[in-house]
Amino acid sequence: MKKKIVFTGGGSAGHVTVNLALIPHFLHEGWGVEYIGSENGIERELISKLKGVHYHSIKTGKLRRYFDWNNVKDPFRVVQGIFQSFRIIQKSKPNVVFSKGGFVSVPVILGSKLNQIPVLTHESDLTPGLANKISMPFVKKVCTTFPETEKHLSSKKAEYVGAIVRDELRHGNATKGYTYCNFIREKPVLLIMGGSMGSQKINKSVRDSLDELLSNFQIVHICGKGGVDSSIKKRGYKQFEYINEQLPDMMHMADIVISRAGSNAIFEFLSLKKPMLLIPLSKEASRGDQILNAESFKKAGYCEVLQEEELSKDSLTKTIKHLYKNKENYINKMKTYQGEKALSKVIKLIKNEAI
Ligand SMILES: CC(=O)N[C@H]1[C@@H](OP(=O)(O)OP(=O)(O)OC[C@H]2O[C@@H](n3ccc(=O)[nH]c3=O)[C@H](O)[C@@H]2O)O[C@H](CO)[C@@H](O)[C@@H]1O
Repeated sequence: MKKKIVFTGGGSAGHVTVNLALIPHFLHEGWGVEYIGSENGIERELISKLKGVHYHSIKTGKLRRYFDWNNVKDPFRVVQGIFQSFRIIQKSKPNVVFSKGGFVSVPVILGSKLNQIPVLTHESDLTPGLANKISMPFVKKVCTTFPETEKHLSSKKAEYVGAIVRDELRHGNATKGYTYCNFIREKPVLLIMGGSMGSQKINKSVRDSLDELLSNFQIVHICGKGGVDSSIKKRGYKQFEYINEQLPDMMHMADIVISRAGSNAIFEFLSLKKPMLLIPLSKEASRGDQILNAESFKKAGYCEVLQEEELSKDSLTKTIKHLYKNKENYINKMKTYQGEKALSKVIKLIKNEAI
C-alpha cells in the first residue's frame, strides 16, 4: 500500500521552508503527502502552491510569552485544533508525521499521539522553541540543526542532523538576478533580508545609511509585508516584501548579505558561501535564540555580528565595508563547512520511524 506522511509547521516561513525541502523527496518516492497548517498563515500560501499536497487547515492559537487579550481566546482555539487534527489524522491514517515546529504544530502533534502515529520534529535554532519544548514528551525524535542543541533537550530523543537547505537555492542563476533587478555587473550586490517577516529596525537603519551604502553597492532589500517604502526611488535599490521563485537567483547574485540570524536563512547563506553581517533579534523581542545562532556563526568565522543596541548609521556602514573588504576570509572559513548530508539523514530517520 502507498505510504503516507503528514507535515506540519508554520507561523513564519522559517517553520515551513524545511518542509518545502523535504516534500519533493517524498512525492518523488511515491508517498502520499498531506499538510496540516493554520487557516491564514504563511504556510497556507507556500504549501497550497505545491502540486500533489493536500492542505488541511485547523484553528490555531499563538503561544505568547506576553500579555494579549487573545491569550484568553487562544486556548479554546488550540483545543479545537487538537480535535480537528485528531479527526484529520484518524481519517488520513499516515505512517508518520513530521513537524517543523511553530505554534500550529502543537495540536497536530497531540492529535497524532492520540492516534498513535509516530511524530518526528525539527529544531532549527540552537535552543529549542516553546512549541518544540511542549511537544517533547509526545515525539519520537527531535532532529537538531546545531550539535549544541542536544544539551538543551535533556532527552535521548535529540538527533543532530545539521541544516536542511532547499535544493533549489543551490541552483540559482546570478545572471537572471541581474536582469530581474536591472543591475550592472560592475558594482557589487548587497542582499538584505530581515527574516521572513522583514525587520522594521533593519529597514530603518538601512534607509538611514542608504546613500552611503549605494555609493558602494547595489541593494536588494527584502522588507517584509508592508515594509516597502515606495517613495524611495534610487538607482540600484530594489525593494521587495517577500521573494519566492527569484530568491535562488538573488542569493547567487549577492556578494554579501545583511540578515537577521534566523537559523534557516543563515544556513542557506552559509551553504552558498555568502559573507554575512548578522543583526540578531534582541532578547526583548524573543527568547534570544538568534543571538546564540549568531554567536555560533561568529565563532566559526562565517560572519560579523551587530547587536540591535549597537546598530547605528556609523556601525552599519563601517561593518559592511569591513565585511566586503575581507570577504575572502569568511568565504574560506565557510568552505570548510560540510552540510550536505542533513536532508538524507532526516529522510532516513523519518522512514525508520514510519509504521
Ligand atoms: C521573528 C521570529 O520569530 N523569527 C524566528 C523565525 O524566523 P524566520 O521565519 O525569519 O526564519 P528563518 O530566518 O530561519 O528562515 C526564513 C526562511 O524564509 C525564506 N525567505 C525569506 C524571505 C523571503 O523573501 N523569501 C524566503 O523564501 C528564507 O529563505 C528562509 O528559508 O524562525 C526561525 C527558525 O525557527 C527563528 O530562528 C527565528 O528567530
